[in-house]
Amino acid sequence: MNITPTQITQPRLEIRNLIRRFEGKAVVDDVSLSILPGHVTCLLGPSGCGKSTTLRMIAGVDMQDSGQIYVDGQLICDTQFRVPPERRSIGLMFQDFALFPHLSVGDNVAFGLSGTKAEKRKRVTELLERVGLLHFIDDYPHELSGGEQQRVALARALAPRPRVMLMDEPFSGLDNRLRDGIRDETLALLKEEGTSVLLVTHEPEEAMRMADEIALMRGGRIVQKGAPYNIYKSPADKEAVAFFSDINVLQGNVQGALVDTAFGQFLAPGVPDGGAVEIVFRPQHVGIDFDRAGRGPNPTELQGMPARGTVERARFMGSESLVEFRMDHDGAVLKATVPNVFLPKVGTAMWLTVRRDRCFIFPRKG
Ligand SMILES: Nc1ncnc2c1ncn2[C@@H]1O[C@H](COP(=O)(O)OP(=O)(O)OP(=O)(O)O)[C@@H](O)[C@H]1O
Repeated sequence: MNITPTQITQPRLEIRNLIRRFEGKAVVDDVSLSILPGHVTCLLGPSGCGKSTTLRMIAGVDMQDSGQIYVDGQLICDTQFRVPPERRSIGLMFQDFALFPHLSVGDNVAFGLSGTKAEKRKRVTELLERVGLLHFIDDYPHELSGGEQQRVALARALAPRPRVMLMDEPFSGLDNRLRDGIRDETLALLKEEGTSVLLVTHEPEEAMRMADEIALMRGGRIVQKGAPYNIYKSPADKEAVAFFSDINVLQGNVQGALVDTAFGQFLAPGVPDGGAVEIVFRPQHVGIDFDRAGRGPNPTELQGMPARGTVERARFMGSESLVEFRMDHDGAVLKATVPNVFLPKVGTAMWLTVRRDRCFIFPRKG
């Protein structure tokens, strides 16, 4: 078969300007997204931001107030026209994946399949083999572990070859050790099948691990979209930084495109004089040094000026330690993460520096 450039670049799933209101309030507010064949997009956001509602509209179990949904360029739903859920070629996988308890593993996987008995058997065998569970084909779900049941649910969802797979926190019921392996396996299988995936999660690590693209959602809106690396390295605002890690914030005012802080001056190009800004950085970009008779390390171009604080709390976190400092200059608390075990005594005076190339400067909101 010849594949035209349009087929390669045409999104498999596209949603345009979806709006859903409950009691007059838009909980999904003008959301647009498109996903290419074989790609995974993660809808990432805090609880209640509208992720599941978006998924429910695409699945066809809820109806938008406005906006359109397309699969492979074909309209499947707008406010006048609606393809029923079972004819959308969309597979679903939720945390509560609910296999049918009275059906064998094989019959669970065959459930949504059409065709002859032999054709169904072939597809069920192929998928169960692929997820390493063919030997369970005649067993019942309760005889399987949670992770095994999850893999059966994946095989069942993929059996009818859906063009799009919607996954809502599908791994959150699994314990940590199982989760990573099943996540990677699932991803590999979805890519092999060329299925486009929209995965809902509120866990940034999960999104980073699985997504080709992350859509960061807040208050019903998508606030930023991009490859995981780009979202992490160039976050749109303070909240986007905070979604991926603890943050530190310095407050300041701009004069002549410069902000004065205890760590020296920062450039804030494009912000008018008097504009209030926040300088945001992650604890892993804070350097620490010992106090030498009231003096700290020499300033450098990369680290700027050092500022002094005293240790307020130090906790061992596994591969790193988190130390909190009460700063001398304004009494605020700043956090630093340090590799390995570093647990200085409370009250120890130390000097902090900040990696300037890892700071984000945003106009203060509100
Ligand atoms: N049927 C409904 N009637 C009224 N309000 C609803 C309904 N469904 C969802 N909501 C509200 O819409 C908002 C978004 O809910 P949604 O379940 O989409 O959020 P979410 O981002 O998936 O959250 P979570 O991560 O906790 O599942 C919430 O404030 C929720 O209370």
